Amino acid sequence: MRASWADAVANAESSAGAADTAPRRTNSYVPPHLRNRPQASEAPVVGNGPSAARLPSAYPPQASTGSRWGATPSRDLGRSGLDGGRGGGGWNTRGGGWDRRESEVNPFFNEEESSKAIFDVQENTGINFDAYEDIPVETSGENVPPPVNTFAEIDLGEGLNQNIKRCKYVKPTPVQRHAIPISVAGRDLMACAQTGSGKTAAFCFPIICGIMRGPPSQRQRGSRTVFPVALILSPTRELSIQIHEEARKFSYQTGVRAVVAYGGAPINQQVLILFPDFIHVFKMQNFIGTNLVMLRHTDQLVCLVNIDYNGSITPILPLWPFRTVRSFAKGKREIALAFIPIFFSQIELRDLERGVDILVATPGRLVDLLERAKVSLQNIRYLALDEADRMLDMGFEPQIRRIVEQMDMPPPGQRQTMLFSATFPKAIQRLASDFLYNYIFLAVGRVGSSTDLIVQRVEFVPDSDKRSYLMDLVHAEKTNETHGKQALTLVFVETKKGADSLEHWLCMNGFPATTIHGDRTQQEREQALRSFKSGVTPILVATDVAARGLDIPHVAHVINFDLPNDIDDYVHRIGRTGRAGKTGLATAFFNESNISLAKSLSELMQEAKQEVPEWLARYALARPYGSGGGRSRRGGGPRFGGRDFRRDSNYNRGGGGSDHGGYGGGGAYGSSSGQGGGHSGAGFASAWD
Ligand SMILES: Nc1ncnc2c1ncn2[C@@H]1O[C@H](COP(=O)(O)OP(=O)(O)OP(=O)(O)O)[C@@H](O)[C@H]1O
Repeated sequence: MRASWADAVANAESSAGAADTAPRRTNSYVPPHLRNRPQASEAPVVGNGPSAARLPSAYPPQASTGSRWGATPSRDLGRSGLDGGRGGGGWNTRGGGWDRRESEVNPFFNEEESSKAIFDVQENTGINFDAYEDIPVETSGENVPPPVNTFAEIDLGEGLNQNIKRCKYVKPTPVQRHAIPISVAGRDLMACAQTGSGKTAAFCFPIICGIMRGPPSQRQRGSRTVFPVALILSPTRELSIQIHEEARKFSYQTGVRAVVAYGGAPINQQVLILFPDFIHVFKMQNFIGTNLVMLRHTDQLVCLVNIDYNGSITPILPLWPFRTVRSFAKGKREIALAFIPIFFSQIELRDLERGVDILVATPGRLVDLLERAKVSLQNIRYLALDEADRMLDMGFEPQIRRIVEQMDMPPPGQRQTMLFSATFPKAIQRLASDFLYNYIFLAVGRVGSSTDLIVQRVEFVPDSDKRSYLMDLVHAEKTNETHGKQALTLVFVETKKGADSLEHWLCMNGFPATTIHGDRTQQEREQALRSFKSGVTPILVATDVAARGLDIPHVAHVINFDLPNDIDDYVHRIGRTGRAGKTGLATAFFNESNISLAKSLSELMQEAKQEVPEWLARYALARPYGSGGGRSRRGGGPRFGGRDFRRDSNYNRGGGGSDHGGYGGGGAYGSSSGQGGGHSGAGFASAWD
């Protein structure tokens, strides 16, 4: 018997019986601005209760008519169910409503479960706000909207406010206090704020709120192209996945739908990811030249299936009895899903075709989707670049320009653009200004380092001694426990080969370690991250692919086994610890090969009130700035993270300006406690003016 993906789920649903007691709803499209309307005929479902959490399936049965995006006119016209046609019925009672059968998976559920299991006690994810009291803030640009002290001061909408509570965010972090009102007011923004300070929410909240308030998404009937309203770009797959997970939490039951698209390995190497935490343990293996696929669960063969490229499957040899699968899959719906292999790219496309308001993507993958006309950017109202300086440096700039300037995205002024990073070199600011319209520059001090949240140590270690030094550190870390689990250590190395070799050596010496770098398959990368996060392998050896953005709780120690060439990369790497107001430790192994970094590293440490070893200070004096790029692209001088390049005299004279001499120099800081957003008239006034 040949079973389609949709059939298999539908069958499973019917066999699940009482598991889904929710009434069937009509399959009508509901535009975001109307998705919060309560349904007259149904009582609202409480979203964060345990029953609500277990109810949903993210892979609803698909109607045989195919895509909701216009394959069948009647579906596209499903909004007749909104106003007249169905007399108030047909609405998703939860305020969501992309698809009547799309019961939204509770994004808070797995996290709570797994975090309890791993760390026994649910940690308070809240930020230690004491650490942020006197944080310096600079804003510049015209008519800067004032900052807020609470989320309640901004009308973010009921659904989003609920989710903020579910996230246990009691009050906004400094970057959120300033950035959210600016973005909600519709202004373009370039924001520079320290690592781990909540930038993701700072750009997600205004986007979600804007979509909820805004006009309904435009769709073109008969086309499988999707038209997201917001695009969030980030440099790595892992970061895109993380941002998507955050966006899903923030938009839960708001009716705003976020989808992630990121590049992957060749099709026969790709992981079968159906749901986070249910299926990720499965591996697919193609027999070359056939459509036969083995499903594996932790190296045990589960079943053999035939799969065609439409996603239809024929189970050939179920090797595990149903009951066994059931016991690990924890629930009836998951069992069904466990037997539904779909190639990753197809999952992604199907997910897209079910509709998307917010598309989170890596640039390469997006270019691919644009070229294949799977996605159109013509309806984009919000563009956010996370790690924007990285996105605009030499590696990514051509792709970003292609996406933003050469496709069908509305130009600056007709869309809202938000750029965020912990570092913003002036050269990159200059490039970035091409994408912005009359923007506000916001710089929030680098709390993580300047308030000693991250203790920074630098050791002089010749290459030949690095391993034995590392051994000492990881030995010491073994006794450092959080809720009975060993604290996590992240070790940065320069090369992929070096990462593999160090991981192997650590394991051989009795230290469970894993590795993440660009030569690993996507499946291996994600598995490595999971294994690290869960504490199964409390040491992660990584290249710079893990340097930016990743928010991994309980990382107690970041070790720069090999220092990066650029001080900004160092800032991002050490920022994997000491996040959200928690403390952390960063140790760097320095030797002659890092001399070009001496000056900027010692300045950074001084600025963060860290103890600078005498030998490092001497190197710094001897080599003001090395030729090898150690010199920060931000320029010299002790000051926090960034400064608006428009404030340079060269900019106003129309000159190119210098990349150097940037963040040093004068100016008193505004203070977050002092309503530091300068309200100025014309020109680039700021809290410093
Ligand atoms: N208002 C808030 N209250 C409590 N916790 C918060 C708040 N905002 C964000 N957080 C938490 O702070 C942590 C860091 O946030 P996030 O990952 O957005 O930092 P970031 O500034 O983007 O860091 P990076 O520069 O490394 O990318 C996350 O775990 C997030 O859930």
